[in-house]
Amino acid sequence: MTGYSSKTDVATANGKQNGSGNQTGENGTKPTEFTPQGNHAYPYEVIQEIADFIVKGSGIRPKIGIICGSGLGSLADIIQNPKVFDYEKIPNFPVSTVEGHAGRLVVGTLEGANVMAMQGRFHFYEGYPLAKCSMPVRVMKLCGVEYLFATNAAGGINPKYAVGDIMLMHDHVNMLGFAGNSPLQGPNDPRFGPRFPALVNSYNKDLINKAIEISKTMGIESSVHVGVYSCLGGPTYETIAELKALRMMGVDAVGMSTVHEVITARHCDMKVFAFSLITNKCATEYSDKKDDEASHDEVMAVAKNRQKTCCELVSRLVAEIQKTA
Ligand SMILES: O=P(O)(O)O[C@@H]1C[C@H](O)[C@@H](CO)O1
Ligand code: HPA
Repeated sequence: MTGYSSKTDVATANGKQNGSGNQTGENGTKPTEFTPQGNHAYPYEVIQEIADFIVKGSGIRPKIGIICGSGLGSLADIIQNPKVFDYEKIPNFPVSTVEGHAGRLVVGTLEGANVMAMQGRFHFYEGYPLAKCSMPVRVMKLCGVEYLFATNAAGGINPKYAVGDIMLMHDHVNMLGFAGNSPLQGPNDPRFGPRFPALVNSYNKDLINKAIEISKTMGIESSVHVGVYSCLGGPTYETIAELKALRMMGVDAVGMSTVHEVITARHCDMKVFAFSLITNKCATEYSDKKDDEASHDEVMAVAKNRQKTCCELVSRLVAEIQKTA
């Protein structure tokens, strides 16, 4: 297995252990953890090993994979008959280091469908290469997942968006990609997908239309939009000049995740549905107002307030998929 070392995971520096103490291997130690060298993907065999661990451990082959955004961990709490895996106990899995990302994989059923949900995603700013951030999407694929639901907290740049609104993603601007960074960098393994995948039509139109119909039955259609998301590297929130530039590029909401997960999912031919919860309004004009400054506390508070609505949207969409299965 070239391109990897068994170095300690970067996240240990942030206080989460993956050295001695929290592990699962034969003698109580977590098996060797791979750290990509450069930005290369995990070998297929390592992904397969993780997927086997989850499928065997849960007794479930999930069809839908859910990634919970910041403060949206409750999307996994609604899963029935849950089997919960702490990331620290999954072989070769990174650990979550961000508040609002619990670091657990929950496998079970939702509206009769087999699902798995990540309560905690991995971000580039945590020090993980993009291939590592989106590695769990490949794990989902080898577990049997056909549909990826990716959710995030985002700042609203479109002036029509209000805090608490939901933006169904229909496209993205990949700023990390503009800078030459991709989760697919390095040798391509055709067992996952092609060297040069196309990304037009990445966001499944049927699922977007179903979600719009669902929002009408929920009576929330006036606060649901369809728009373009952009991922920046973080962890800083954006400057006014950056936000102005993003708006000029047609971006409606900005965050620090999701795009590399979507790229990885489309590469291996998963159907993708993604939405942003607008947790703060981004200022695009200079002012001295303190209110213009984004904060993670605000992000978490808004997500908490809107978690019930987000859960209902997700469950109803899962039910629609299950109906046509
Ligand atoms: O994981 P997501 O994209 O939902 O989290 C957003 C981006 C940063 O991680 C954090 C900033 O408040 O929220
Ligand atoms: N910018 C970037 N990421 C975010 C924001 C934001 O304003 N809000 C929540 N995540």
